[in-house]
Formats: sequence, C-alpha cells, structure tokens
Amino acid sequence: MFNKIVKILNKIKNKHIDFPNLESIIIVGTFFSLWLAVIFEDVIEHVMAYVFILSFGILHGANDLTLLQRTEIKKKSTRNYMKILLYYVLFVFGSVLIFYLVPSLALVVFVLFSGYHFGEQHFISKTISASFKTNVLYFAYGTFILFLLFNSNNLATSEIIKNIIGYSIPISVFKVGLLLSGVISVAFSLILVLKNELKINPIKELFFLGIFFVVFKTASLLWGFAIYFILWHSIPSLYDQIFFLHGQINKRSFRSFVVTSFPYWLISVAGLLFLLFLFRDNLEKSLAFFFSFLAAITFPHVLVIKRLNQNQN
Ligand SMILES: CC1=C(/C=C/C(C)=C/C=C/C(C)=C/C=O)C(C)(C)CCC1
Repeated sequence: MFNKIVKILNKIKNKHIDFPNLESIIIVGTFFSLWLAVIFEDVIEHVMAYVFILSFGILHGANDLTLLQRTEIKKKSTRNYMKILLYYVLFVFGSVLIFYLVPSLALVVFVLFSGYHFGEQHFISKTISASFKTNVLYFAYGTFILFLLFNSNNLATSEIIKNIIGYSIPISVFKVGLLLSGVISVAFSLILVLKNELKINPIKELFFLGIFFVVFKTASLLWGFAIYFILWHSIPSLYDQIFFLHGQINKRSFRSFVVTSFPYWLISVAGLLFLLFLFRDNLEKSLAFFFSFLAAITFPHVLVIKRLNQNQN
C-alpha cells in the first residue's frame, strides 16, 4: 500500500508517462494526423512530414553514440569515444557509397533492415525471450508494415524507387512482399503465442493494423510514412532509450537526452536540408535523396538498437 502511494506521488512529481498512456496518446495522435491528411493537400502533408521526420525522427537516432558507449563493457574514455565516433562516421559514409555504387542492393538491404527494426520496436516489450523465431517475427512484421504502405501508395513508391535505382520495378513486387510477410507474421506470432514466448492481444494487434491500413490509404506516401515512423516507432523508441540511459522518464531526463543529442541532430539535419535545397526543383529526386540519406543514418542506428536490446536481455 505504502509503495503504491509512493509510486503515485512519484508519478505526479516526475510527470512520469507510463506505457499504456503512451499508447493512448499515440492512437489519438494518429487519428488527429489522419484528420490533417483529410483536410490538407499533398504539399502541406509533405511539409508536415519533413518537419516531423527532421525533428522527432532524426532525434530518435541522434543519441546512438551515447547508447553505444553505454553498451560498451569497456571503461569510458575519450579515446574510446573517438574510436566509436570514427567507426560510426565511416559506417554512414560507407552506406552512402554503397547507395551510390549499387543502389538496388542498398535499397533492398535498407528495406529489410528497416523492417526488422520496426518489428523489433513493436514486439520487443511483448517478447519473453529472444530467439531465432522472434527475429523472424520482427523481420516479417516490420516488412509487412512497409509493404502495406507501399501497396497503398504503389505509384508514388515505385516513382521514388525508380529515382533511386534508375529503373522501374513491377508493382506486383509490393503485393507478393505483402502476402509473404503477412503469412510469415501470422505463422510466427501463432507459434510464439502458443509456446508462451510472446504476450500479445490479437484483437489489439488487428486493430492497430486496421489503423495503419486506413492511415496509409488516406494520407500521401510521405505523410503516411511520417505518421507511422514518428508516432509508432520514434516516440516509443525515444521513450525506451531515455529509460535505458536515465532509468526514468521525466522532464529532466528528456531535457538531458535532447541536450546530448543536439550536436548530432544538428549535423544530420543540416546535411539533409542541404541535399533537399540542392534538389528543391525536383520533388521526386529530392525524395529519393531524402530516403537515401535516411538510409545512411539508419544502418548504424539499427545495429546500435539491436545491441542495446541484447544488452538489456
Ligand atoms: C517509405 C518509402 C521507402 C522506405 C523507407 C524506409 C524503409 C524508411 C526507414 C527508416 C528507418 C528505419 C529509420 C530509422 O529508424 C522507400 C523504399 C525508400 C520508397 C519510398 C517510400
């Protein structure tokens, strides 16, 4: 009883947000964003999407170096930090180079990596223990969400892909991808639930998928992506990262997270804005560059978060 009272007081004092509340906020935010998609035309949706991706989206990956440092068993030292920074920068530039040299391979790897990363974020708190089967589920679920988005906006997606890789791919690729990833997701979630290795509420999961379907069908490609990426991925991920670094979620830990992220955030946003400025006259080309840049900073981020989750297990 006493512990409960202390917990409630602590919540009020720290304005602590617990996960069920965060989920409700995300659902309300999604419907609000959906309403914005109905009243605004594509150009406004694009501006809103860029603002969200550049703020929360980039922010959720801007503390990777600190997270990496924390997960290092070795003692922290300046030299250690410099080494991590050097590897990180090399990794980002290596990704850019691969996008430039073999764009089709880079794009496939990017979509697969992202799928795993989205699925991992969605299911990690509902997974009892990590295994090959949970990895397959993360991968299949995340790619299913991406293929749902691509199918709902197939022409716009294939146009951007054409700008990245230089040739068109058949729209049927999205349908096959959706079907395959959907079947694998259902099969592996069933196996994991039956083995008591996954704690999910199937009705709730289907409800979420229904929301994503309506959002992707109603919003433009970029706004639909931004709604999922920010509300359903970046905000829960920010929450987990702040918790990992500070042990609690309150104004102070959030501020500290923003302060340490700021230099990396600024460098990424300045680089991205510069690219968008260069391609300002050609929306399709600028979107292609935008996604390639996002990919370059995503590759190391996916590995850092994977490591963080392994560390927590
Ligand atoms: C939406 C979209 C694409 C994929 C974007 C992806 C996969 C983004 C992933 C971002 C992540 C995982 C960020 C970091 O956390 C394509 C294929 C470029 C085509 C055009 C539309």
